[in-house]
Amino acid sequence: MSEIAIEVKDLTFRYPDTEGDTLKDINFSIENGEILGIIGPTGAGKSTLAMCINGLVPQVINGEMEGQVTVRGIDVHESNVAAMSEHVGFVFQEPENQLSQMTIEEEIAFGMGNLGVSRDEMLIRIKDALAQVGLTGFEKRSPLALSGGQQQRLAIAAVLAMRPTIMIMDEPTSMLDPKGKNEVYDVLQNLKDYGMTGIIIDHEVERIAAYCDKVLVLNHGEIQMFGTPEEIFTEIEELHALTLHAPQVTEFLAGYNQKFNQDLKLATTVEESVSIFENAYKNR
Ligand SMILES: Nc1ncnc2c1ncn2[C@@H]1O[C@H](COP(=O)(O)OP(=O)(O)OP(=O)(O)O)[C@@H](O)[C@H]1O
Repeated sequence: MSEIAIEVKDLTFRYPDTEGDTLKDINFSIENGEILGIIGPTGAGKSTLAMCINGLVPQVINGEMEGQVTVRGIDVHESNVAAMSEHVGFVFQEPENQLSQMTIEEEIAFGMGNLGVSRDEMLIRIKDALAQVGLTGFEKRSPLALSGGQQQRLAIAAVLAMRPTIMIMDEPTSMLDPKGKNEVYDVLQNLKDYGMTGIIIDHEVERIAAYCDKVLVLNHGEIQMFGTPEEIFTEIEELHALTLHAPQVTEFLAGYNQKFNQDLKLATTVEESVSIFENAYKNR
């Protein structure tokens, strides 16, 4: 049986001096090796929820918290953020803000320095991390001489070198062009293939549908929906009521069914939709 990687129980959180709770009675869990996508309107509390999982909230960013967050059996709030960084890596929206060193290898070594990793071990981890994000051979380059997608991959490599078992990415592709977005999602797929557990916050529902095992929909600090991409993205009316939408291909199939009084299965990826059309029409 798979083990639980992250368990959130009865989590409620309020920032100081704000009216009402930012997160309200949040309960969910994900298993080792699963990738969870979190979607929701602006201000829903997605980043706050992500930061509760590595302890940044409420240990560094203060507020009143109730409930429990457990990461691989560790109660996050009985640990501290530095200790949690060995378990949970965090990648933010803007790659440039996460990079501070002169060369790519120094950038990757920087986080490991804080963990007391030996020099020999650092060299091994730098090599591995660069290979995992497809940046082998770039060791001596300046991080500033990389494209946005490459910078974000470097930020991911720097986190990977700390060997966390869980990776959280908060809108890692929102500043990137389509090529850069694909590069980051390819790295996510690679991490998934290595059995890593991940959480990604993103508005890119096509990619969330294609790469995630589970999807959590947050609205006004509450979980509105939680399930597989297929379970979530076929609930089109519910998504629209939350000002969200399904992948375009799913929206198309729903519109097609309605207009032509059909009941084709609502697929969430292009590949699956093509085979649904193929099967539906090959004998006509
Ligand atoms: N440090 C803070 N102090 C007070 N309120 C905050 C703080 N950080 C966020 N908030 C508020 O908490 C709510 C949730 O913010 P959060 O950034 O978690 O939402 P989000 O879903 O990630 O939004 P977005 O998609 O815009 O990034 C918002 O109303 C925001 O203004």
